[in-house]
Amino acid sequence: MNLAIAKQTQIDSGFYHFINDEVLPHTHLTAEQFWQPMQNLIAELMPVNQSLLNQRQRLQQQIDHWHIARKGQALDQQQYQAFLREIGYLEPEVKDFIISTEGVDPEIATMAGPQLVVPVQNARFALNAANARWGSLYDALYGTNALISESEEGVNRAKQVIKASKQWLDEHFPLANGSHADVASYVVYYQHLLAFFDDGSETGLAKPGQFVAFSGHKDCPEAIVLKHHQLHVELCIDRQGDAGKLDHAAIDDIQLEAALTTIVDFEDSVATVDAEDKVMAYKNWLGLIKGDLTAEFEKDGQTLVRQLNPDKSFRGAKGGEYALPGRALLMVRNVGHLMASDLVLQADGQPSPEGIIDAIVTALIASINLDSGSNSRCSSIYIVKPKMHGSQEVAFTCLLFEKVEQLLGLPNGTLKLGIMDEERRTSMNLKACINAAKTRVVFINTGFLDRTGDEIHTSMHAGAFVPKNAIKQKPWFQAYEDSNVAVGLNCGFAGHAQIGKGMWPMPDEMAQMMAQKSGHPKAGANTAWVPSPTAAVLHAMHYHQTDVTQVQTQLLSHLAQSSMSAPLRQQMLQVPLLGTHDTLSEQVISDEISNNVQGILGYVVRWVCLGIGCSKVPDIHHVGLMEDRATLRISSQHLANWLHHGICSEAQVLAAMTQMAAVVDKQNAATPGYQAMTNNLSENLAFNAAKALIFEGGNQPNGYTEPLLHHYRQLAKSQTPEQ
Ligand SMILES: CC(=O)SCCNC(=O)CCNC(=O)[C@H](O)C(C)(C)COP(=O)(O)OP(=O)(O)OC[C@H]1O[C@@H](n2cnc3c(N)ncnc32)[C@H](O)[C@@H]1OP(=O)(O)O
Ligand SMILES: O=CC(=O)O
Ligand SMILES: [Mg+2]
Repeated sequence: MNLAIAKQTQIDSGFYHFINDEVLPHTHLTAEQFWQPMQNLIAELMPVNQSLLNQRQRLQQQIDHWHIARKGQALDQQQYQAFLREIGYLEPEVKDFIISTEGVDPEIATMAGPQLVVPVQNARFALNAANARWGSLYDALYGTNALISESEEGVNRAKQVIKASKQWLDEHFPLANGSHADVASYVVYYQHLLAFFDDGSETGLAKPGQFVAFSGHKDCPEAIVLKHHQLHVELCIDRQGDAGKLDHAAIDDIQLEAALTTIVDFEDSVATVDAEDKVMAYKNWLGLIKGDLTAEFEKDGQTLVRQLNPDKSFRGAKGGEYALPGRALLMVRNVGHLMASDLVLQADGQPSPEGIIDAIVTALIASINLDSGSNSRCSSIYIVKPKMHGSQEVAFTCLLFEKVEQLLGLPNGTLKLGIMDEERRTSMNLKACINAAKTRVVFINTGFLDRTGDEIHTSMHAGAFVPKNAIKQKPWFQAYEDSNVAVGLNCGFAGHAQIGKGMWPMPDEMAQMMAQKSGHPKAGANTAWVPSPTAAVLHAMHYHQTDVTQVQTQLLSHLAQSSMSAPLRQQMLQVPLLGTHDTLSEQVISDEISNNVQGILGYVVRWVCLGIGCSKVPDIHHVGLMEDRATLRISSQHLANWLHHGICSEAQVLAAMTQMAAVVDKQNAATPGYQAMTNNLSENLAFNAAKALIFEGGNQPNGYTEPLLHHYRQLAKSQTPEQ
């Protein structure tokens, strides 16, 4: 049911009651002060939003025509760049400037550490993600293949974990003499930490200042807090604990400060297709902000209730209380400019831009308790905006934020902006994009998944792309990563904002993650995305290994003054196409199709039929991959490209889909509520959604998956309303 609130628009009744009953009472706004101004703001900005979308479409058409007219010819970089400049795809160069965002929390401005992302729809995960500020090193090493071989089990494994952890302590918190492995007990002596060995000898830390706090008795502390590269580490001491019993010094656990920030995601990882879904998502955000969200669930035969962790309190080494945040600083990712929502219908029945509604509602909710410091200690609201194309779209987001602040009565500049550098037009014009947000920007972040999807869609007509895994090996990719860091540093991000790297998409492959993600801080990034709290703990180790402040200082001293050097620009515009002499074997083509199709079906079936926006789906080599809308965009665009250029045929893809549907059904056999696709392939909504994503992929706006996913999920919901 929709309620006519004003002459012009209709508000979904569930949304209306949620805002009036559950949100507004916690703010200083009345219903009258909220609804009419909200509708006015939507009415004012909706045409601007639409004109930006039209501009995307115009540019894409011009690019398509340019490639079609040069079919079969090698891409002439000079001509190509001139053309992109002429149509406004490449924007004029911006003079050097420095960002001036104020009131940014240290977790973003000055500290370096992991950034966890979590789908907002899943309360259990969302609570876990907020609590992932701290995580157990012992659990992370015991439960994964990060450092300890999978062949070690039981007590042996536990001993290996303790040994590896002590080595890690020796590396980053060395003793003046000896090893943590040989310590029999730790005591606090005046302001110092002392470690005693079996023979009665003692030593201190090589850098005594690393000891910052403790709890319990000085002679027999329960917790010892150390600090390195601004990150805290807590040694938890308990002679009766499971691990404490096995350890000479009775260290029962080592807790690492891990996810400094968590992005609560309303975008790539969720399936929210109507007002009902959106209200549920906003409710979880509200619970996180108010601090009263809970989740009850069964695990290992027990009923557990999860809630937010409190802050931590210790005694400072130098006296007084030593307080530390117990939870990650929460940011919220809104949807982009593309989609529209039935939360608010226009007079003609058209849905309203979802990005505008998201900005208003997520900020309204985040404004609750804003000055209490329960989330931001700087009274800031951090909104991550995805999928923006070029600086005009960034400027539009800033205008939206300014208007939202006025609507909510918040000081100008409260809403901070995280710019996802995940569309090609943003990468190519990153400096101009940052300039458009220079008083609000708090991060730029390479989102390599969407960015790869956009790489394919933008140049759909330029030729056939190399196989999916080879795309990242081509020069454009490293140039994109390097340019992002260089531009950020040039614009004064060091010490003020985040330069972030993308998601680790193999949630179970932690040994590989340890090897590869160590490169992120080394490349000058002060944060990078991880898919789970465990991955956050492990990735935190990389920020002890590398001093990002030092790396950024070194990089800055080598950087050319220009925002993006000509070679980087040139490399970024090299489209990763198959060369005229490159041939792919039938096997390579068939494996590529099967792999893409399996990923698409495995993800889409859970999205469309179960409303799950992020899943772990095994690839054809049985490696579980994090699949979300952005990985789907890559797979579907890649197949669309190969079909378009005749690398494979429709019949081949359909045959692979039929075969993989059976595989995916088997993989999901134990999933509650799952209905096998193979029961009726031709009528199955997920199967048809997957077909549409592939066969109509070339015509989707910028290759996005949302329009088709939403359509099929809405159909599925209408057929089984109880889902
Ligand atoms: C392109 C992009 O936009 S990337 C950003 C969007 N992607 C994401 O946000 C990915 C978030 N991650 C996830 O959703 C999950 O980790 C998946 C789906 C990838 C993998 O899930 P699984 O490995 O199947 O996790 P599983 O269900 O076994 O859960 C394991 C434990 O990890 C926790 N966990 C997993 N991921 C997260 C997370 N992102 N945040 C918090 N907790 C998490 C679960 O809560 C669970 O712990 P619990 O039992 O104590 O509650
Ligand atoms: O949003 C992240 C991405 O990689 O896409
Ligand atoms: Mg993305």
